[in-house]
Amino acid sequence: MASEPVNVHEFRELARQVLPKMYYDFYTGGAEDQHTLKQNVDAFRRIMFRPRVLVDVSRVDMSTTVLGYKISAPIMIAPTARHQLAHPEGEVATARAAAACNTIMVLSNISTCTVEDVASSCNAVRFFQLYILSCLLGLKLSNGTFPEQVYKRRDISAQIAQRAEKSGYKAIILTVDAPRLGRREADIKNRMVAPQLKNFEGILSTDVNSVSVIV
Ligand SMILES: Cc1cc2nc3c(=O)[nH]c(=O)nc-3n(C[C@H](O)[C@H](O)[C@H](O)COP(=O)(O)O)c2cc1C
Repeated sequence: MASEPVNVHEFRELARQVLPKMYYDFYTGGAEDQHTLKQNVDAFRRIMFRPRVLVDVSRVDMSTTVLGYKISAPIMIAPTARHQLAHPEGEVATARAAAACNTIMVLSNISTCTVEDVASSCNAVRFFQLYILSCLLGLKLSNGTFPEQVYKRRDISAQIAQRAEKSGYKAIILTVDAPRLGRREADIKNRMVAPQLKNFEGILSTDVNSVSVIV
């Protein structure tokens, strides 16, 4: 792309050009026939801004508060997995970007950088997303038990949540929407290989069955 990207579609095209196909497909794809993905995009298209004319716009302040924390606009960074597939600095860089924009990043449970590394990269307000019913299918506990049993290991969830609290994350975003993974056809075709999930080092092994180690 010759010029600087100016909108999300152009960033997507840039990503397509520079990322390995496997990782581009991971970020951009949905499950099965991708109906939900399309519906989500359509839902955003239906949102219109009501124009207000003849009002003073010499100073525009879009700031708001979330759980008492001030952010520059009602836009935050949602939790998304595995940023190091896109760039070696991974979630550390995302956290710095959030801080520069005066907004809050929600760090994914299954980040490629650790909870602690992201915390020490900047002193902005951060939240932490926790899958209580772990959808980390494809993972195997280091003691050899199988992934479907991971959700029963409340001690693992507690351990990660405590680390987030100790590292200064201000809220836990509890997600319960993914007790099982969607069937992501592009990832299956690409035989998706993902790096280790560092938050789980010493607790879980992510070496197994890379095709299904996806969220
Ligand atoms: C590549 C990718 C990875 C994601 N990883 C996570 C995750 O680790 N944890 C989570 O709670 N949500 C995850 N999500 C869901 C997003 O947080 C968000 O809910 C979803 O993208 C819908 O929001 P949108 O319509 O603004 O895209 C992921 C989404 C994408 C596209």
